[in-house]
Amino acid sequence: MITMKDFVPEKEPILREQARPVEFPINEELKETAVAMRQFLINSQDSETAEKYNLRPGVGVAAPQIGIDQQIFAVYLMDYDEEGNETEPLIDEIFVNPKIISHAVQKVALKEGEGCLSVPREVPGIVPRPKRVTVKYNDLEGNEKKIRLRDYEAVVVQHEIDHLKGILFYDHIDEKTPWEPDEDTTLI
Ligand SMILES: O=C(O)C[C@@H](Cc1ccccc1)[C@H](O)SCc1ccccc1
Ligand code: NI
Repeated sequence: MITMKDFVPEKEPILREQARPVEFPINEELKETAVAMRQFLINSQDSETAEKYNLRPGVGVAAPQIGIDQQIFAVYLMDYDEEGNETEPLIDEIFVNPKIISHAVQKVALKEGEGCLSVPREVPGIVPRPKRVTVKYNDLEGNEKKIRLRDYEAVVVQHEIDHLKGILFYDHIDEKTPWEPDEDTTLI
């Protein structure tokens, strides 16, 4: 199972490189790793398992974060009801060779800023990102998929796509005015 020791250090070069496209048919080992990445996210969101294995909670994980130079990431984002009980996943997907094919001009940013499983510290500031994105990708079987996302779901997927391009969330923070949204950015 994947635990925090599988995450490469923040300064590891792979986190600053463009990941390589996945070739189809995907080899079995990479497929198993992708499934293990998804399981890591599920484990990290289960308080007992997370505590037992000292996992930091995550809703997304990209292959370069665990030292694998391939364009693949998993997102497991659960929806909750008013009582805070899990209902069903908003996104439960493994994205292979993802590409943003269109995006809105308007931007959103999480008002509390972002974190990252590869960055074991707080980095203050908002991370403006397009409010809506359309992403084309393959699933593990090689099927072409297209998904339209907005707001928080768009933020998560863009954060992961950044990892495949060697970009970390704090690259987007304006160090002069870290908490000041531009006129085209809405805080969410
Ligand atoms: O490091 C990663 O790629 C996983 C990040 C993705 C992420 C960061 C900021 C905003 C949205 C997604 C982790 O999920 S950050 C920790 C976290 C955990 C639960 C909910 C939200 C963020
Ligand atoms: Ni991250």
